[in-house]
Amino acid sequence: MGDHTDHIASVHRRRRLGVMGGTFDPIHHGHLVAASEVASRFHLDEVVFVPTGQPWQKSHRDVTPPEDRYLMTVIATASNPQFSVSRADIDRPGKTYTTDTLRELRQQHPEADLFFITGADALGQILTWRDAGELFALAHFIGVTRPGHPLTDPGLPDGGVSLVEVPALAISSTDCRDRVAAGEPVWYLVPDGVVRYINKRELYRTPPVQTS
Ligand SMILES: Nc1ncnc2c1ncn2[C@@H]1O[C@H](COP(=O)(O)OP(=O)(O)OP(=O)(O)O)[C@@H](O)[C@H]1O
Ligand SMILES: O=C(O)c1ccc[n+]([C@@H]2O[C@H](COP(=O)([O-])O)[C@@H](O)[C@H]2O)c1
Repeated sequence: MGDHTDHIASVHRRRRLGVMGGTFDPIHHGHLVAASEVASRFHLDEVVFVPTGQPWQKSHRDVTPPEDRYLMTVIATASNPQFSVSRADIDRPGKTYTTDTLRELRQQHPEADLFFITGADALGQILTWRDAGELFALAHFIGVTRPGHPLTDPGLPDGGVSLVEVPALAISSTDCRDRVAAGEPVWYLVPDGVVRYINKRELYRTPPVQTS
């Protein structure tokens, strides 16, 4: 009887799919810890990492080609059976908008509820995203703590966002890029395979070019 009811429950339970969007230039352990912690706390079946195609709010600097950021994300997540990587944003032409990302993922996974994971800094900017009012019908948002950034609800619809404390890692992609440009190590800030990929492709060797 127990087996039967368990079976019915598992048939009817909707899948819980985490979505970790980011430019991942490069992906680092702050991203991975945030995704892992949220997966555990929210009983997610899977977390899909979605590297941005054209992150329009980062257009003040040269972003590394999408294919390099995608491959680093694959390398970083490959050993975790709960993690996967989507090409949705890098294969969609034009600027990357999360409403498009979430609509595409909902089409691909009609059986799943989506949980979009953002750090405190990104959450603080969310009302500047395109069609921000539509985001909260597409996914539940989970804001995670990040050293140096206060985690607050920026006035989102009731029940639209959960705030979660995750282990604090004061790592940023900007700092990783600056360290490589200065000849300093990024071992243990990013996964070993990502260090090797950065070296192989000679990424981040020159100081970043800022455009206005
Ligand atoms: N150390 C961290 N702890 C928690 N969340 C993080 C951390 N680093 C990044 N995030 C979150 O991961 C998502 C993707 O971040 P992103 O790829 O822009 O990395 P970043 O380190 O902020 O990059 P950059 O320094 O280039 O702006 C965002 O929601 C961001 O807030
Ligand atoms: O939809 C938007 O307008 C929008 C604006 C800025 C950022 N985002 C998304 O927020 C996530 C984190 O972005 P970033 O720029 O901090 O790497 C990533 O999935 C982006 O596509 C989305």
